Amino acid sequence: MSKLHLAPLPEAQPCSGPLVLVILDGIGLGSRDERDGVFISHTPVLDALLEEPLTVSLKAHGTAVGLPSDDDMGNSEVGHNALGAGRVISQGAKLINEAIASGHVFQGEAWQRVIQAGMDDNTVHFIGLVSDGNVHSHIDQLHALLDGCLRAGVRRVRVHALLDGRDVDQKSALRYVEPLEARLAELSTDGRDYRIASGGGRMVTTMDRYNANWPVVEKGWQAHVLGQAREFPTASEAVRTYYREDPKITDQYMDSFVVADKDGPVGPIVDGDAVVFFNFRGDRAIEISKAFEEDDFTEFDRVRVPKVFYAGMMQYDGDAMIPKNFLVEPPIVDRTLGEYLCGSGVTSFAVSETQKFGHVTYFWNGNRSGYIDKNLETYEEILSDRIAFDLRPWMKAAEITDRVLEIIAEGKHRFIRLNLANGDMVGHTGVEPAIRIAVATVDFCLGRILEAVRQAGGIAVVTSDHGNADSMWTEKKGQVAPMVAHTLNPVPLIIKDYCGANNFRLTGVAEPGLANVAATLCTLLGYEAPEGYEPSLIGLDDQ
Ligand SMILES: O=C(O)[C@H](O)COP(=O)(O)O
Ligand SMILES: [Mn+2]
Ligand SMILES: [Mn+2]
Repeated sequence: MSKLHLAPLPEAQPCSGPLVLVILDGIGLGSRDERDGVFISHTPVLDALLEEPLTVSLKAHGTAVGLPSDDDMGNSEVGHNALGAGRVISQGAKLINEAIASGHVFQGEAWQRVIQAGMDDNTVHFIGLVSDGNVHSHIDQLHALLDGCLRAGVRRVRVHALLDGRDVDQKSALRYVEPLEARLAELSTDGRDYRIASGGGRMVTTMDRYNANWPVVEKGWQAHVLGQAREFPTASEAVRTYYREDPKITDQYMDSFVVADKDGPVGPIVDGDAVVFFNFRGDRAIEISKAFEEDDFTEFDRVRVPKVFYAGMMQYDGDAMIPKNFLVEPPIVDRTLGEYLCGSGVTSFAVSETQKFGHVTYFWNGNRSGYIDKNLETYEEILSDRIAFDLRPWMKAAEITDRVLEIIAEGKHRFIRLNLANGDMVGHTGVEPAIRIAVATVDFCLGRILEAVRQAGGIAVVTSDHGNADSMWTEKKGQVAPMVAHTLNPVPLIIKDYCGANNFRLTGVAEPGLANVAATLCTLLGYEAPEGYEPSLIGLDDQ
């Protein structure tokens, strides 16, 4: 039960229908040309909505969502955090940079225990995503931790390198792996032995999320812990070989590998070692952390469970305490809209498919798992397909929509939120014909939802958490390069009022961003926004 509550807006008239927030994941406002998958797709509903008077474009990247700089694209964690918490909160990426710069990261107990393992002649392992995507991790942070090992006198280090190709260019692994190998070789003097031990593409190795596909984590466990996967003399050789064998392969889907020498795999994880999972973002870090930490683990047969000191770069779930040890305190995302709505007795319903289920629950609630108030809230997950999404670009949008229509018709929930994953998940594949279907699917479903909101006399708010489908490729030196990552583009915020009990007008907030949405939802529900929230984008005109 939440103790926070909202003050009613004295002048607001009640509305009989629900407030429905539709988050079109990965649908940004792009360049409106042939590169822009949102612009070129068939989107009659969205096109008409964008002409509505209560329409604003929102900043959804960089400093507007608590990232270090405006060169950082938005992502689902920071986007949904900002939407659900109504404020700009300094995010993991930024906090870790600060903790490294101040040296704080090396002063905590967790780091001391990590290097202790290294001093005791055991191995310090680092597992994580090797790229500068800055969504789940940043390679510079890994390099800083390696320097920390050097300074502390750690003799044996192994890196388990997950390949990105999703938040960065599709085939950019060598850009990170080769300098990493070079640095590790440089550090391997004076009796030190620092090497890459295993790895694999992030979508098939280790980084599953929301229990969508545990065999992905099992594959990672086999490579990192057991030293079982295809063997190569070096990680860069593994990447080069996979590129050669399948010219269509991209980094995120590259099979797992281990680095082996004449004595076999160079870095299985064994009793007494320390393991740092150096990603800062939680969704794709939780499952592997459980595999290391849980005694009664049943998701797959771990075969051998080494007794290690395990630490995350951050704590990924503060309620479930996953993992128990971590290098940097996560951001505090408190006083979320969900807590205020529960404290004010507002009933709510949240739904998405597996791939985005935690986005509208865990991220929305400030990286907190579970209900705030089970009596007032209902969360529903529609199971995602377990298949490459360019082969099913419609994903579960229709099923989510069907459920939302039922919930609207039932009339029991005042606030309904949903996330349609297609623009993002299919956007990450970079396959243009599939993106067109994904975006058109979302648009079609949006039309059905709007009609239901109209019939119920409610209010629809349509927005997104960041761009993705709005940039499908770029041109570099006359060459077309697929763009699978998120974008720096703004996202729409459209209010479609089918209730009509109040006259809303835009307040003209300068440089609005995702963090303004929560206060806007408060206005639409007839409440004052909580103190400290970024201001509402709308006000009430005298009737
Ligand atoms: O985890 C992923 O799939 C990408 O790195 C980021 O996508 P998301 O922020 O939309 O989840
Ligand atoms: Mn997203
Ligand atoms: Mn994404």
